[in-house]
Amino acid sequence: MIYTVTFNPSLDYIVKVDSFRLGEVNRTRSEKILPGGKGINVSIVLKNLGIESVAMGFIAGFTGNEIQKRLKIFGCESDFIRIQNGMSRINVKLKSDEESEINGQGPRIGGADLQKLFDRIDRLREGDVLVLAGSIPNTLPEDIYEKILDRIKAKNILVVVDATRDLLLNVLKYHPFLIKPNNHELGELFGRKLQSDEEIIQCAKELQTKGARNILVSMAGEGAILVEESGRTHKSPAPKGVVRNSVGAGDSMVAGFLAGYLAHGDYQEAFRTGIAAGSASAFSEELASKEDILALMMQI
Ligand SMILES: Nc1ncnc2c1ncn2[C@@H]1O[C@H](COP(=O)(O)OP(=O)(O)OP(=O)(O)O)[C@@H](O)[C@H]1O
Ligand SMILES: O=P(O)(O)OC[C@@]1(O)O[C@H](CO)[C@@H](O)[C@@H]1O
Repeated sequence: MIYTVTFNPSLDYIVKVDSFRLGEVNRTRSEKILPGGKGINVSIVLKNLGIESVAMGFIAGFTGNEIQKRLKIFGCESDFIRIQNGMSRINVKLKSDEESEINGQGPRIGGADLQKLFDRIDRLREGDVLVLAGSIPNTLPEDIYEKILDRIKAKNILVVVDATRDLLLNVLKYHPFLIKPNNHELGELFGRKLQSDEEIIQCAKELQTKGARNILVSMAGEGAILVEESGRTHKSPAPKGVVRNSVGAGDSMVAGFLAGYLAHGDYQEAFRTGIAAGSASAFSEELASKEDILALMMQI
C-alpha cells in the first residue's frame, strides 16, 4: 500500500482576480476550494490514475472535516489523526497578473497526537511506499521526518520525500528512493542560484553522495531533470499548454513518477509520467485527470 503523510493539510482557496490592487477592495472573477497539502495532492492524483493510497496526517476543526469529506468525494482513503483544538489551515492562492500564496500555520500538534502518527507508521510493512510531503507546523520538532524514517529503516519501504531545506537535507542519510526539489529549492540547499543544467545536475549528484537515490528536479514551465541512482541523467522540456492552475503541479509530478515506476519498474517511463502529470495539473483548474495525463504523455 502507498501511504502519504501531510503534516499540515489545508483547504486551498483559489481565487482569480483581474488586476489585483493592494490596499483596495478587489472582487473575484472565480473562486474554488480544494483539499490541499502536498501528500494529499499526491493521493488525489494517484487515485485519478487508478492507484489506491491512504492519506495520513493531522486534521482539526470544521476545515479538517471538509478536507476529509472532499477527499472522500474524490474516492481517496484517509486515516487522519483528529486534533481536538484549533483548525486545519486555509491556504490562499491568489491568481492575478502574478501568482501569490498565503499559507496558514495550522493547528498545534501535541505529543500524544504525534505518538498516534508513530503508531500508524509502525504498522507499515515490507513493500509499502511512504510519501512524506510538505512543511511541518512550527510547533513540531524540526527532526520529525528523521524520527519517522528512523522507525522504518529496518523495513524495505520505498520512501519519497518532498520537502525543503533542513527537513530534506536531514533525511538523506536514510537513502530515500526519491526526492523532488524544484530548481530554486535545490539552489537554496547550496546557497546559490542555479543557472544551468550542468549546475543542477552537479548539485543533484552532490545530494546523492549524501544518500538520496533518485533526484527529480522540477523546473516549472522549463520541464525537469532526473538524476537516476545509477548516475544516468534525463532531461525533458515541459509539454506546451495554457496554464490554468499550477498549484500541486509538483505533487502531481511525484504521483506520476511513482505510478510510472510502480507499473514499469523503469525510470525513463516514471520520468515521462511524472512530467505529463505535473503539466496536466498545471493546465487544469483542478489536479490532473488520467485522460489529460495520457494525452500529454504522447508529447513527451
Ligand atoms: N507553466 C508550466 N507549463 C508546463 N508545465 C508545467 C508548468 N508548471 C509546472 N509544470 C509541470 O509540473 C512540473 C512541476 O512543476 P514545478 O516545478 O512548478 O513544481 P513545484 O515547484 O514543486 O510546484 P508546487 O509546489 O506548486 O506543487 C514541471 O516539471 C512541469 O512538468
Ligand atoms: O505549506 P506547505 O506544506 O509547504 O505547502 C502547502 C501547499 O501550498 O502545497 C500544495 C501544493 O504543492 C498546496 O495544496 C498547499 O496549499
